[in-house]
Amino acid sequence: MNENQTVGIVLAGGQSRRFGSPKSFAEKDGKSFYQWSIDTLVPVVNSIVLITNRELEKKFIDRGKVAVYTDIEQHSGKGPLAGIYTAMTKKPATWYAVIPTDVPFMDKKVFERLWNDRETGKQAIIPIVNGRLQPLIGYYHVSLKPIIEKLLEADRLNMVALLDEAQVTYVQFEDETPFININRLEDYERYFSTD
Ligand SMILES: Nc1nc2c(ncn2[C@@H]2O[C@H](COP(=O)(O)OP(=O)(O)OP(=O)(O)O)[C@@H](O)[C@H]2O)c(=O)[nH]1
Repeated sequence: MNENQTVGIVLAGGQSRRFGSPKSFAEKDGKSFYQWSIDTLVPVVNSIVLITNRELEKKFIDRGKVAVYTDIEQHSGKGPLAGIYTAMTKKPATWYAVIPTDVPFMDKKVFERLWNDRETGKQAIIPIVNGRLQPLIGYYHVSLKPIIEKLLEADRLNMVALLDEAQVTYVQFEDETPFININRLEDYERYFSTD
């Protein structure tokens, strides 16, 4: 067990139903969204894992030093909680910095601020952006692993269910830009249209 290590978790196992094709591979400035997420985490973590599904696994070719895993069989397809649980199982650490692959404007400064604002005894550090909770971005402590396991087994898959059971530091942000979330093709066209 690496006691003081922070592992970055890139959540990349979604279905992208609203986007219509795997959005991890959409591009901003010629670089894929998942690579933007990796690059955001590099300065703030000790190592990075990318957690995906079996259909997409082979497509993550530019892995660099990033280890790629698929959601553990028992909980595959159960959403972000399954991804976080898988990372905690595959890569022991103290803290996990979580990022999805659909926030191409995310800035490492968000993670730096979250980390600087952490409070003793808390198990998660999560942003609230103009009143909106952003639970897919933030830090989760390894002590949450048994709670996540319990939620997965009960099929309680909402991230808020986890935060309800955790000791959380919430950090307020006003600038929404880093948190812009690309869910639909229309979102992509709005920010990246060339005409
Ligand atoms: N490892 C893993 N990641 C997931 C899973 N579901 C969603 N994610 C990731 O979590 C982030 C947010 O996903 P969403 O946009 O809520 O879901 P999605 O399935 O990608 O998209 P929709 O099908 O349109 O809801 C993305 O980076 C997804 O790749 C999952 O079951 N396992």
